[in-house]
Amino acid sequence: MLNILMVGNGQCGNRILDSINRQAFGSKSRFAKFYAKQQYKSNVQTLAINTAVNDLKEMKYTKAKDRIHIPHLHGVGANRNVGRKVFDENKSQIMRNLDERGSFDIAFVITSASGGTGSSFTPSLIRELKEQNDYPVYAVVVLPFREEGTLYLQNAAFALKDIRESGVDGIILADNQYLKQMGGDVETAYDSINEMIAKRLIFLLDSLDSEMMMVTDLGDFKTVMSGGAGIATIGYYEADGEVPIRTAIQKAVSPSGLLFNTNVYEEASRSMMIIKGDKSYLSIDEISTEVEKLSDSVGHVFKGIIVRKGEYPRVLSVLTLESASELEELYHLAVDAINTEKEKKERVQEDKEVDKAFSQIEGLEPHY
Ligand SMILES: Nc1nc2c(ncn2[C@@H]2O[C@H](COP(=O)(O)OP(=O)(O)OP(=O)(O)O)[C@@H](O)[C@H]2O)c(=O)[nH]1
Repeated sequence: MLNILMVGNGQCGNRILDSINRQAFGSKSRFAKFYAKQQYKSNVQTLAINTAVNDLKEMKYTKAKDRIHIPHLHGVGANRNVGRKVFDENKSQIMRNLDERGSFDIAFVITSASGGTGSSFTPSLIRELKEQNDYPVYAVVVLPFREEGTLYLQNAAFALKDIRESGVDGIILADNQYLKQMGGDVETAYDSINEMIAKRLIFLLDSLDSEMMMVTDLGDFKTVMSGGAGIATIGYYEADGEVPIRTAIQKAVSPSGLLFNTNVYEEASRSMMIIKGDKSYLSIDEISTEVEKLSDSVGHVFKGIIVRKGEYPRVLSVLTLESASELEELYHLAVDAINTEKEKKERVQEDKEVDKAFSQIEGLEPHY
């Protein structure tokens, strides 16, 4: 049995963690957490951390003992410098809470790249975890909608760099911009995106702790994640009827299944493919042909097969990337955003028009 730690930082991280707990408790009832037992085979500990108490209160499926409020007004307002300082001031409380939860085999830290709290807590927390423990720590990072503005764009660029330099064992990317095809209003889109991410992570955890027909395990996952440029994403496909396994595998690496925009055949560096379903769907010939196709361009593909009686095929792919053109695009936009913010600040400092207006009443008193 694996001991797994999942931390969700900031609003986005908290909500994805809550979605994981909702799906793991196996009930849509908001009281599920009080009477239902988690369906994890592994020992999974979840912990939500936030500066905004309202974000924590909003969580419906995560136990109160698994939510830590770090008091700081109502969040840090997308300011990563403030976020870093608040983390440092509260580091011992956070690390003590984590220590009390025992030892782990693997940890995931989930956050948006662009807010203030999650994106600044995450690199610092990962650095602490890596210094104090020897288990692998992976970051699950959500990139912003590109139209959300300059502050979010510049945060995303710096946060990703900080996380990469934190000692993290790998970064799994999900991109709001790419996933906004889910449609609907923002809240509905968030819920759908969170559910997609949660479903993939739960499938992954379940597989790492499964008795498979052909085995992939934590060791293989570590090897996949250590490949490429330290950046990965996850693809998934779940059939809702009888679908040939070759189609299911293709869909799990196609744009509709991925969390981040990449051409797997051009950019992926290593892969792990987990295939689940009733024995009758699991044609070894079809699986071998598809996996071979992928390994021809990707290099190494670990494959695991889990037989689940009566279930339609489901396939999960973990892909590490050696290049990511979408990320380069994001950094182009971020550089523009940083320059815009810098110029604006300089203009305000140079432009004394407003000061001149105020200075006209200097030395005067109001008369009534
Ligand atoms: N997928 C997804 N993205 C979200 C969600 N909530 C916020 N975001 C995205 O996260 C970014 C903002 O970061 P938050 O996580 O809200 O910020 P925070 O870490 O709480 O930091 P502060 O609010 O600045 O203290 C934006 O790019 C949002 O689009 C969510 O539930 N799901």
